[in-house]
Amino acid sequence: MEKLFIRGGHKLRGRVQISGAKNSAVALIPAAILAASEVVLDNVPDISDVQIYTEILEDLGATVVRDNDMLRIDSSKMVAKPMPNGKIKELRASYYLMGAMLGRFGEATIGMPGGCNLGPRPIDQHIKGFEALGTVLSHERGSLHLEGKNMVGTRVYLDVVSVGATINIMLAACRAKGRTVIENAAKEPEIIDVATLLNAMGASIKGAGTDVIRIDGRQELHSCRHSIIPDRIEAGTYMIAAAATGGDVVIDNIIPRHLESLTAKLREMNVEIEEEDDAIRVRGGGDYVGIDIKTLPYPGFPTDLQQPITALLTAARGASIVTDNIYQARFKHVDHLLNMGAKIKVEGRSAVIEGPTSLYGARVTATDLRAGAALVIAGLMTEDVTEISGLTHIDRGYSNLEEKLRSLGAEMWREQHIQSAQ
Ligand SMILES: CC(=O)N[C@H]1[C@@H](OP(=O)(O)OP(=O)(O)OC[C@H]2O[C@@H](n3ccc(=O)[nH]c3=O)[C@H](O)[C@@H]2O)O[C@H](CO)[C@@H](O)[C@@H]1O
Ligand SMILES: C=C(OP(=O)(O)O)C(=O)O
Repeated sequence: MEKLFIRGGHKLRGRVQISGAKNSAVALIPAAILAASEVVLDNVPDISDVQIYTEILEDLGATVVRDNDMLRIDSSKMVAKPMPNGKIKELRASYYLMGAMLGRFGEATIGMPGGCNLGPRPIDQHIKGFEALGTVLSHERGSLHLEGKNMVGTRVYLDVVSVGATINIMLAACRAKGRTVIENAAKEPEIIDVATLLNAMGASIKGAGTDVIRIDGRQELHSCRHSIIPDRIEAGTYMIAAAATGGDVVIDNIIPRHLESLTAKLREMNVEIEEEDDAIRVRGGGDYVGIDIKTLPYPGFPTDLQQPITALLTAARGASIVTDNIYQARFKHVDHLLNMGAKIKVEGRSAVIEGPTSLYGARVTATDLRAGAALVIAGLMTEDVTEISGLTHIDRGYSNLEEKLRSLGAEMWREQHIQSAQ
C-alpha cells in the first residue's frame, strides 16, 4: 500500500499548469467510439480513471495509443461484448458506455458503475432517457442489458439536473432517428466540451451549456481531433491550497469563468485574487473570515470543491456552514480533519466549521477523491507531518499531484508500506 507524507509549513509559491478535465476526459473517451474510425484527444490528464477507461476500450477491441497528453482512439475493430463488473466498477463514468455503445451498436450489456461513495447515486434519469428513446432494458446476472437498435428522437425532461444523464442521453441521441430535446439539462462546462467533440465528429447538437439541448440524430459520425478543456476542479484545488498556505500562486491554463463561484467565495473570505485571460493569481495570508457555502449545479458552487474548501475554512475566523445540496453523505473527510485538530460538526447536509484552528499532522485516510484533496490541503496547513493512505482515490483525479505541489515548494513524498496481516 502506498502512503503520502506531507511536511507542512511551506507557503506555496510559483506557477502551476492545470491538466485537462477529468470529467470531460471520461466522457470524451467513450464519445469517441461513436465514430468507427480514429479520434484524437489532446490535453488528456494523466489519471487512473483515464487509464482504466483505456483498458476497458482495449478489452472491447479498440486500439488506444497514448503519447504524452495525446490519446489516439481507433474503435474501428471494436465489438459489442458484455462489460460485466470488474473495471466498470472502478469508476463512475463507465456509465457513459451505456449511451456510447447504444449509439454505436444499438445495444449494451454492462455492470453498475462505481466512483466515489458519496451516498446514493442512482442512474434512474439515464434510464428514463434511454427508455424514452425506445431502448428496452433487462437485467442479466448483475448487469444491465440495453437493446436500442431503432432509437427514435424524443423529448426528455430530467427530474433531477444530472451531468451524467445529460451526457449519456446526448451520446445515445446522436445516433437516434430524428430530434431529441433534453429539458432541464445540466449546464456544466464538461457538457459543452462533449457537445463540441460530437459536433466536430459530425453530430448536430445545439444548446449545450443551457438547460435545453437539441440533438438531431445522424447515421454516421467521423474522425476528428479535439483538445480537452482545463480541469476546473483541479484548478480550484490549487487555488484553495494556495490560500490555505498563505502562498502566492498563479494557476495557469484555465478558463477563469469556470471558477467564478469559487473566486467569489474566496474573495468573500478575504483571499486576494487577480484574474487574467487564462490564469488566476491567488495571494493568501490575510485575516480570513468564515463564510457559508451551498453547493449547486453549475454555475453554482461545485460539490467537488466542497471538501477541499472545508479544510481551508478551518483557518477562518468565526463559524462557516458548508451545505451539500447535491450529495447527502459527502462528509467522510470530516472525521479525518477532526483527527488533525479541526472543529467541525456535521448536521444533516451541512458541516459547521469553527475557526480559526491550527491543524496538526495525523494518520488519515482519503475515503474518496476530494476527501483526499481536502486532506492534502490540510496536511500543507500543518507545521508537522501528515500521513495519508487511500491514495488510489486521489490518483483517480489529480495528474502529477506531488510533482506539481513540490514545484510550488511543498514537501511531500510517497512510500510503499507492506500491510501487516491481522
Ligand atoms: C464523472 C463525473 O462527471 N462525475 C461528476 C458528475 O457525477 P454524476 O454525473 O454522477 O452526478 P449527477 O450530476 O448525475 O448527480 C447530481 C445529483 O443527481 C442525482 N441523480 C443523478 C442521476 C440520476 O439518474 N438520478 C439522480 O437522482 C445524484 O444522486 C446527485 O444527487 O457530476 C457530479 C455533480 O456535479 C460531480 O460531483 C461528479 O464529479
Ligand atoms: C465525485 C467525483 O468523481 P466521480 O463522479 O467520478 O466519482 C469527483 O470528481 O469529485
